Amino acid sequence: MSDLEQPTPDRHERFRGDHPIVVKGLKTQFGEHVVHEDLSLTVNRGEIIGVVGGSGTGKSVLMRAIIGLQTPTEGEIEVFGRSITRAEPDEQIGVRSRWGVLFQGGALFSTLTVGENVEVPLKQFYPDIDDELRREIARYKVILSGLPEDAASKYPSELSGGMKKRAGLARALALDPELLFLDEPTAGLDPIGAAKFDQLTRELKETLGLTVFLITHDLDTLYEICDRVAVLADQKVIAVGTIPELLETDHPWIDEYFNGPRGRAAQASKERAKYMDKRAQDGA
Ligand SMILES: Nc1ncnc2c1ncn2[C@@H]1O[C@H](COP(=O)(O)OP(=O)(O)OP(=O)(O)O)[C@@H](O)[C@H]1O
Repeated sequence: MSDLEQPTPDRHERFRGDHPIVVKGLKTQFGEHVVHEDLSLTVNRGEIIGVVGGSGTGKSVLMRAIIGLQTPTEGEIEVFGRSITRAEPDEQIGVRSRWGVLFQGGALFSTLTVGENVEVPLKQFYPDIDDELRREIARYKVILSGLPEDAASKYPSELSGGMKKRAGLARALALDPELLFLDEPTAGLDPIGAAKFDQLTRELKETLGLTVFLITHDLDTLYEICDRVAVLADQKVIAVGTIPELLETDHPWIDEYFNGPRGRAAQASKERAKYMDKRAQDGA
């Protein structure tokens, strides 16, 4: 077989199926503490799915299970149509290069500059790229994440909270992922910074054709950018759908969450923004 006829390695394929993430009958536990029991969730390609639930309901653990960092006790997880739970180490590497993760707090290496942080996954998955090209790709990802170009040479300690999140995002985008995991990306940001980060997430999703798994407590984020929302409670995903669909369920947690004072404020703000957009379009 000539070089040209070699099959394309996994990491270069793009997923064409409808559901890049499928979780079925998941059980996770730490000792006696069962976090998830018979949890199922299907994520649609190209959507931003918001994952909500009270503190400690297992949102981050679910994300860690999907990306292979937490071994389930029972159940099956498929990403891009392949089992994560039963994948051989070689297969896992191929799949891992196709997602990017922004962990809570950014998880940047403090002794590396922002640019060097972005270079880490590039070095890991593409060790043969020469230094100059790798630096160039990292610089591009820094700009793509809305940071000024000179941020690439700064250390995380020199950045504001919002800039750190963007630096973490730049690293998550390093490998041109198809799937982006964001764990509470707007936590700790002021409302303007949070709104800008939301807008950036939406723009990146549209321009790069991403599917986004977004854990959040931020009701504005849910209203502004999520296509669907999955609600974790009672060790399961108790409901998944658009916000209007969720409002039709009669689960007390969902009702309190979306119809409580903060939920109503977020909804009112969304409606106000829509009204102002319409006025602007009508030339009022
Ligand atoms: N490595 C671990 N060892 C033991 N228990 C853990 C571990 N990681 C998570 N847990 C427990 O699992 C439960 C779910 O944790 P998780 O971090 O997923 O919650 P969460 O829904 O993301 O919460 P929050 O909204 O507060 O971030 C918690 O009770 C937590 O203490």
